[in-house]
Amino acid sequence: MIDFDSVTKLYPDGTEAVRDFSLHIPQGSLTALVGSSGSGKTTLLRCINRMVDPTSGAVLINGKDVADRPAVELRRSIGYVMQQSGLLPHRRVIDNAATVLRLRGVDKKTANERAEEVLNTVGIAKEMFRRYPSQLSGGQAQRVGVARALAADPEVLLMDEPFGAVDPIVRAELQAETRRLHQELGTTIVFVTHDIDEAFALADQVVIMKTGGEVAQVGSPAQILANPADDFVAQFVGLDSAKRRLRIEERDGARVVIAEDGRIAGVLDQ
Ligand SMILES: Nc1ncnc2c1ncn2[C@@H]1O[C@H](COP(=O)(O)OP(=O)(O)OP(=O)(O)O)[C@@H](O)[C@H]1O
Repeated sequence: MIDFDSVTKLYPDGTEAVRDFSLHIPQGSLTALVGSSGSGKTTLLRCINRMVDPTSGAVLINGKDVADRPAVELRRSIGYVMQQSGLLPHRRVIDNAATVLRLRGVDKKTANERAEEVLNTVGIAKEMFRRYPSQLSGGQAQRVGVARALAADPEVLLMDEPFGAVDPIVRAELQAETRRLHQELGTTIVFVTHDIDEAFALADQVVIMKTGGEVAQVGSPAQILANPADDFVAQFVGLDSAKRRLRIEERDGARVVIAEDGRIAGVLDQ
């Protein structure tokens, strides 16, 4: 679906944000890019929708180089959710959710119907539709941001620290909603976070980044937990973290991955 092919990004001031980054993101997966501040996560995400152009290398969607697609058309086919919801302050919730469809030339009635549908999907009650963004809580604003991104049925959804600014309880709720939406819609999602627990809770594929855009490890949460590539990953993953949603236990001579609710999420070896 999405392929990074030896992507390097050197900003004009000489900062090398990402070096020779390659990754395959399968159709319908949820991939989390996780790493500390400045490890190049946002840069990589923005290479997908051409908010950033790589200095060398390419990003392909379904085998086609995004550099060959007009940036505006490309961005309208890709949903983007940021930490601060980025909603238009002078537009009502319903109009914010309908923005991309209206930009695509869809008539107001059809766009609003679709906006109502996606607002409903993300759990925004009808009473909120006519409010302005300043009249929403942080969690509600993020939900509207997700609805806006989903309204145009994007082929890809990019999420950049979308729940970074909400409190832990709402954050857990929004994570659960994201999991549910991903299962329901099957959209390919690329999710940036600096929180390894969030990455493990959400993603099928986790990419752990080191400073300078170097990949420390790529794998499923279970693979990374079972076999951290090096000390950096082991420490980053905090194998003994009390918060860990997945943990590994020995059961009848096999190492199994146990999920938060106590059920067996996978068998690592026998
Ligand atoms: N426009 C820019 N010009 C110069 N340097 C930049 C620019 N944007 C980002 N950088 C630098 O590139 C590096 C990677 O930044 P990036 O925002 O991609 O990292 P990140 O992992 O998303 O960080 P954070 O978690 O703090 O958002 C950092 O050193 C950053 O200072």
